[in-house]
Amino acid sequence: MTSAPTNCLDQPVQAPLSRIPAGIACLADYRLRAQYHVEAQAWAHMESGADQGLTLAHNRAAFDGIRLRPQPLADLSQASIRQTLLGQLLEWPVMLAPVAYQRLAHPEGELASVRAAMAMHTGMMASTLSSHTLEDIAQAASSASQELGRTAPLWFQLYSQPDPAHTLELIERAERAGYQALVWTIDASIKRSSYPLPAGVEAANLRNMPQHRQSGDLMSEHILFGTPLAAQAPSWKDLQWLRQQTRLPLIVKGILSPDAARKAADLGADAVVVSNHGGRVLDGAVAPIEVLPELRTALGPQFPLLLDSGVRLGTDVFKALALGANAVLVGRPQLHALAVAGMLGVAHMLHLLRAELELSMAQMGCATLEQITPDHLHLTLSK
Ligand SMILES: Cc1cc2nc3c(=O)[nH]c(=O)nc-3n(C[C@H](O)[C@H](O)[C@H](O)COP(=O)(O)O)c2cc1C
Repeated sequence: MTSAPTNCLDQPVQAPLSRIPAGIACLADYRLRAQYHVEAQAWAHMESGADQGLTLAHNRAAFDGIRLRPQPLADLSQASIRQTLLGQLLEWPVMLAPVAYQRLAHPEGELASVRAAMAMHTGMMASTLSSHTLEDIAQAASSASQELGRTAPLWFQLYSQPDPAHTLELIERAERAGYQALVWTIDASIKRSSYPLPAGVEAANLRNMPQHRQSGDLMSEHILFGTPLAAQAPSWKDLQWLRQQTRLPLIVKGILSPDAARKAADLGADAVVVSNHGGRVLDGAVAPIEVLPELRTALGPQFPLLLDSGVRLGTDVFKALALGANAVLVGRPQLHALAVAGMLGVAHMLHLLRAELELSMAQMGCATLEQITPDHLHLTLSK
């Protein structure tokens, strides 16, 4: 007899709800609730940071160290948080970050997330490592858009494959399926291997595409250096190559230094995501929010800059915009909400975040995104 899967509290995993539960008032509430709905190992995989979790914690501390200076009595009668980014309409400055294997959180996985994203006018980046195919995700987005009369940008997050022909195949599939931009993630091609996926969860886009894995063999000649994983890891040459392969806007995700940001722009990137991958790859890495001002200065006022890692509150979104981001992404919160209540949960999570953002803008006296400036902040970031 196989025993029922247990959650991180050593209780049987609870089935997802088909309604929004009472008592959820913010994203942190979804996280608390989600623990009951996710199998223990999957939960550890989602929540973990690299090594000691220093960067994971620092991502939050860096946001919390910034204080706001409210500005009373602004005229909010024409207030709006819309913008055009890379020629695409963003109804509000938040997108769903690419998050792999969403079936770990809910049987409908990415299909539920993308429906929620369309319902809430929120852009979404579908991961190369999604547990539904990129075609099925695009189809779910398009049906939801037609049904609801609402739409939002749908972008494809690309991981370079060991064989460039397979990378090209992914790009062509994404273009055919109607994705409107490519997000090339550069910070996670070399990281500790993740945990073995449970039955029924796979990288649906990569069927028949071989992957390099780091060897755990103590006696092998090479650990990382000297292995195919290191030899074939993406480099700046791949950015030049990618630029020639697609006409879609090309966004580089996982940049934390002004030099790298400038280089990406020089080689043809249309936008950059300032990110440390939610603290999952290099422990000790800086928090994106603390380096954002340097990157904005390096790239100039017009270059599209997005940010993620640690965004949990409307005021975090505000702080990121004040320091130079055009928009932000949320990663783990979509898994939390998905685990609790599937599509409804993700839609509700986005609604809560948007409400918090609008409230904070009202308090801060900003009726438009352009009015949000560093003058609204009191910086006390710890050194
Ligand atoms: C479980 C998990 C899976 C992820 N998978 C991907 C991925 O496939 N591709 C990618 O570019 N980033 C991936 N990320 C990183 C997110 O896109 C994003 O950078 C990060 O989650 C932001 O931090 P946050 O979780 O604090 O919001 C993943 C993050 C998590 C937590």
